[in-house]
Parts: sequence; structure tokens; C-alpha cells
Amino acid sequence: YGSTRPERILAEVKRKATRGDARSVVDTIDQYCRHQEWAMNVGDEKGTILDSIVCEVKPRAMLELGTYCGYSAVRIASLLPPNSRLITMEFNPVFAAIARQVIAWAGVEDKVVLIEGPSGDWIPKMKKEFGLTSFDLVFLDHWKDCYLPDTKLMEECGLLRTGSILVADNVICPGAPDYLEYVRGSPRYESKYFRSHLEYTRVEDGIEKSVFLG
Ligand SMILES: Cn1ncc2cc([C@H](O)c3cccc(CNC(=O)c4cc(-c5ccc(F)cc5)cc(O)c4O)c3)ccc21
Ligand SMILES: [Mg+2]
Repeated sequence: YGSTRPERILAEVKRKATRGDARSVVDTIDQYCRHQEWAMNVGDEKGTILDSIVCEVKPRAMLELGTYCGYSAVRIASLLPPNSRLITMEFNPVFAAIARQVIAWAGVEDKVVLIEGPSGDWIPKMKKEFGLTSFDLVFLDHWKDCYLPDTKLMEECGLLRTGSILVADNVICPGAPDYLEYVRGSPRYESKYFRSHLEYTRVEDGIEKSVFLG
């Protein structure tokens, strides 16, 4: 039987990355996905943009939608201030199982909570489950047609406060046109596009940073 791409990525991390060194896990995945087989991590170029926003915001409470192999969860967690928490949500149990091991190998498991299941089920119960008031920063990287409905659901559930920041991957490729139209057209958001490239390629892609104005 063949292994899956996430399993091959985990194997590469265990072979090449230094246990407890988040940076080496990130670099190992980037090397593998650039030179061996492409995978849908946010990647090094867009990852640098994400890093700068995480460092600027210094979120106490952060949400990631779409864990995949845990690449961006490791990247983000390695930049979080002490007693800050990243909650990352993964729908696919195979991806979640791999991501847990990648996050553990990087040594950031005490900053990351990985929850499994569909965002539509989880978002309405997050306040209660995690004793949250709101998220300072949300990274959207799950199904592109879920960006908009989940953003509206987060608004309705009071998970966004004045100044909460949404960072969305892939707004050009594969694209999230309804989401872009919403955050760029709504008076309740101040939106900015960071032009970049699809991970490990020369194809245009970008990240949209949107501040919720309340
Ligand atoms: C509801 N819910 N809640 C949590 C949650 C988590 C998941 C999974 O993690 C999951 C599974 C499959 C796909 C995605 C979205 N990602 C993408 O589709 C993507 C594509 C490409 C690309 C670009 C060019 C190509 F040619 C092919 C793929 C580049 C990118 O960076 C991507 O993020 C996410 C799913 C639903 C979830
Ligand atoms: Mg993505």
C-alpha cells in the first residue's frame, strides 16, 4: 500500500528536522515540498508575510482554520508570546494525526490545541469550550468556499472584537472571490492585499489581511 503525502512529509521531518527546533521543522517541510513533492502548506514566501503579522499582533488567542500537516501551526506557535494559545482546527482525521506528530516534533505542543471536526460545528461552541471572549487573530486556510460563511459565523458568535484581524491564504489561487468581495466591500472591515506567490511556485497568489472594525 502507498503512503499518503502527509505521511511522507512527517517521515521527512523525523529524518531531517531537529526535534524541538520549530525552525528546522519549517525549513525541512519547505525543502521537501519545493524539491520533492508539492504540498499545500502556506510555504516560505507567504509564511514570511504571516510571520510579520503574528509578530505585529502578538495574539493572546489565535485561531487557525485548516491545519493540514501542521506547517503553519508550527510557524505561528514558534512566534507566540508566553501564555498565548493557537487553536487549530482540522476536519480530516488523517491530516490531524500527522499534524499532531509534526507539532510535537517541533516542540510547540504546549502552545497549540488541535481540534478535529467541521468548523461549522466547532465555531458556535468555542467560547464555552475554551473560556474565550474573542480571537485577536484568525488564519483562514481551509476550504476556500468556507471562508465567507465561517467569517459570518464568527461575527454572529461574537468571536471577533473591534481590532480582531483575519488573515486569509489563497485569495487568488485557488481563490476566495466571495470572501474577498465581502471583506473589501464591507464598512465593518479594513482590508489589505499582500501580493505573493502560490507556495513553491511562480504562480501569483496572495494573503488578505482584514481588520474587523466592530
Ligand atoms: C471545514 N473545515 N474546518 C477545518 C478544515 C480543514 C480542512 C483541510 O485542512 C483541508 C483539506 C483540503 C483542502 C483544504 C483547503 N486548502 C486548499 O484547498 C489549498 C489549495 C491549494 C492549491 C493551489 C493550487 C493548486 F493547483 C492546487 C491546490 C493551495 C493552498 O494553499 C490551499 O490551502 C483544507 C478542510 C475543511 C475544514
Ligand atoms: Mg493555503
